[in-house]
Amino acid sequence: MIIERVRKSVVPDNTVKDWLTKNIEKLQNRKGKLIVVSIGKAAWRMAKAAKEVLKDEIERGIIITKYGHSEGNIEGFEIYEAGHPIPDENTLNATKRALELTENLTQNDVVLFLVSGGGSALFEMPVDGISLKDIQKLNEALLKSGANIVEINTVRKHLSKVKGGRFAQHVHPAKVISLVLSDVLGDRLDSIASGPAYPDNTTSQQALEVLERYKITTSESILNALKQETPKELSNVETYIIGSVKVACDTAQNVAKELGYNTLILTTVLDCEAKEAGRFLGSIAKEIKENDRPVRKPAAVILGGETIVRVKGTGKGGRNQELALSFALSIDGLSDVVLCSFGTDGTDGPTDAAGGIVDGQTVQRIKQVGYRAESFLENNDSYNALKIAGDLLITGPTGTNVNDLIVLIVG
Ligand SMILES: Nc1ncnc2c1ncn2[C@@H]1O[C@H](COP(=O)(O)OP(=O)(O)O)[C@@H](O)[C@H]1O
Ligand SMILES: O=C(O)[C@@H](CO)OP(=O)(O)O
Ligand SMILES: [Mg+2]
Repeated sequence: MIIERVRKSVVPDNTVKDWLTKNIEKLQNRKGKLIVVSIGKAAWRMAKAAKEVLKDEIERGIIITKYGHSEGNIEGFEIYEAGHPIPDENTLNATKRALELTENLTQNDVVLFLVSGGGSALFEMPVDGISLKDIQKLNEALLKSGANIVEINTVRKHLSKVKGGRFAQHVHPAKVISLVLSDVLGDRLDSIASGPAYPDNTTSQQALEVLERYKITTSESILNALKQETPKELSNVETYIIGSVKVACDTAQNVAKELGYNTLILTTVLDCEAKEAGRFLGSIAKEIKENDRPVRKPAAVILGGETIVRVKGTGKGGRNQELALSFALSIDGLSDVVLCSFGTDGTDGPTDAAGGIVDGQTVQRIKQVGYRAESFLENNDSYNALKIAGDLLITGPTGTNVNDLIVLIVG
């Protein structure tokens, strides 16, 4: 129930339509062309919603989204699917096309830029001297390093012709109006999809420090490219956040209240290790069960955020699945305790699961078929552990992307 209502509250269909309907004159008052560029996991839904409101006002549009995330033609739009979380050839082709559609514009023209998470991998054009292979290798290393998304995008921004405000420079003197579905904690606009149309709050020096911190070796060409600074201010951009994990948590809380639970939103910026978060939430579940605090039973504790996993094992999984398995281990045997942890974009890690739903019998179900749940966790193999327990949550692409949501229920 919670998942369905949360999805509705942050899907682009509603959020984009609401904003455009309320601000339609901002777009209609322009004298020139209106071009729509939509990037990220939610790009198709955001563009569809914009088309439904703006209709023929739109001169032309382009969508660049993740494989399997587009849902058919949209009149006047070119649709491209490309690699995520690692950019690929299709990323470059689609980005080249987006740059063609938005070059030689005048100050009368407007680019409606629809941004959702996943945009960093999907909208990419490496700076001169850097190959796609260089970028792919660096992304692999960054994603496995345990660096958080702000650190990862600090590096990405300094190696790209479109990130860190450089797309806005390309579009200049036309205006860029960005509608953003935030999937970065604290809604840092220069990090969401690496902020193609937002002044970069990070520096080359910080990018070099990220590589040092996570001991990521790179080539001479990358180190030279990193030294080129990104724009720190832009005169032609307006940026609006139209959805975030805060909205998702508020919605989850409202649904839980309607269902008669005492609720508590613990945080919307959870960012510690997934394994530790799971274990900590195990202690919260026990405290509620035994002592009715920090909230009385029947309790629904809600968290939003994006934990991190330092992948060392050879297993398969994602942040949410790892958190859920770690939680299951810590509450093994407890009755009336359930935790659901999922990526709101519907994909958790390189798997087809959105996350997991576990309870006090999860570990038992794994033991019954002769396995030790702990060994799956040690091998970053949470997907297979939850699959055995029948506790994987599969939603398919949700059409939105506002970080991860965790709901803990203690009956
Ligand atoms: N086997 C694994 N177990 C746990 N987490 C993993 C595993 N493999 C990758 N991850 C984590 O999944 C993250 C990417 O998840 P994904 O859902 O694709 O990202 P996002 O939702 O942020 O786009 C990586 O940063 C990595 O930390
Ligand atoms: O594209 C990106 O830079 C990030 C953050 O917006 O999204 P994701 O973690 O889903 O790749
Ligand atoms: Mg994901």
